[in-house]
Amino acid sequence: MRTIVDAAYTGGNKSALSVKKPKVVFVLGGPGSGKGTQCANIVEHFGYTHLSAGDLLRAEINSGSENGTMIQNMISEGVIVPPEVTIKLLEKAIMESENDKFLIDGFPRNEENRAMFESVTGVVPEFVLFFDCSEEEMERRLLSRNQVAKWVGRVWSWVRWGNGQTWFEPKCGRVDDNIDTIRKRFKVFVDSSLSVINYYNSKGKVKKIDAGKPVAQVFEAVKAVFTPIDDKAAA
Ligand SMILES: Nc1ncnc2c1ncn2[C@@H]1O[C@H](COP(=O)(O)OP(=O)(O)OP(=O)(O)O)[C@@H](O)[C@H]1O
Ligand SMILES: Nc1ccn([C@H]2C[C@H](O)[C@@H](COP(=O)(O)O)O2)c(=O)n1
Repeated sequence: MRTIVDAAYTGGNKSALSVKKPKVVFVLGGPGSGKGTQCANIVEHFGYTHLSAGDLLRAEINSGSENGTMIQNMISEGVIVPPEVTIKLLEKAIMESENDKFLIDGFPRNEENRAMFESVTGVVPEFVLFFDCSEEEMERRLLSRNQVAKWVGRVWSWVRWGNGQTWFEPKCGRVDDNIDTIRKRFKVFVDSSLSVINYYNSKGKVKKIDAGKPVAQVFEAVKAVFTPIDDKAAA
């Protein structure tokens, strides 16, 4: 028997999300602006489920799915995966969760993502949390993220550095946290993702956060957005 979850990921005509009607907050911002870090804090304090589009895509690669190689190549180049792939993964994750409120982190990345998500699922976000941060700061954070992951991981192999030389060193962390791909991701953010933020801004749905400050200070600003709509605080 086909369940409602099957319908979500086998692409039935009507998305199962139009029945579940989840509450969705889109979390957007440049690469390394701190979306994942702050989502973890929001989950802990406000009971949302965090769905990172990038993490779902990376899990799809690791699952050995037929789309895995295509996704891997696109992520390594810092470009955006076709929306039907990402939307299917998001639908499945939402349907498999018992929660009804979700932070969708790193999606929609462009107008095509946005328009297809709204038309396929019928879900419109409650609001969009936008982490605003300078490229200099984001670059610093991303380069240091890979350094930490690399030395902690200790899986050694040949790695190609930005200058073309290869070295034997621990290979882990994110394949796209290298300076070449980081710059491409910044360009994709400016060329494609900012228009999504502008779209929701024109609908009065954007809550902009100064994300260049230390983590705790950024979270104070985030709390000020979520506390007034918190179910527990309202009860
Ligand atoms: N406010 C902050 N100040 C300094 N470092 C931070 C701050 N927020 C996050 N970081 C660090 O910066 C790195 C990137 O943060 P995070 O993974 O949360 O960003 P992201 O926006 O989710 O990135 P991506 O878009 O690449 O997934 C991490 O190493 C994290 O620990
Ligand atoms: N909606 C999305 C989200 C992510 N991707 C791809 C392209 C990104 O560079 C990569 C990593 O995402 P992050 O973890 O930094 O949010 O995943 C996409 O194609 N579409």
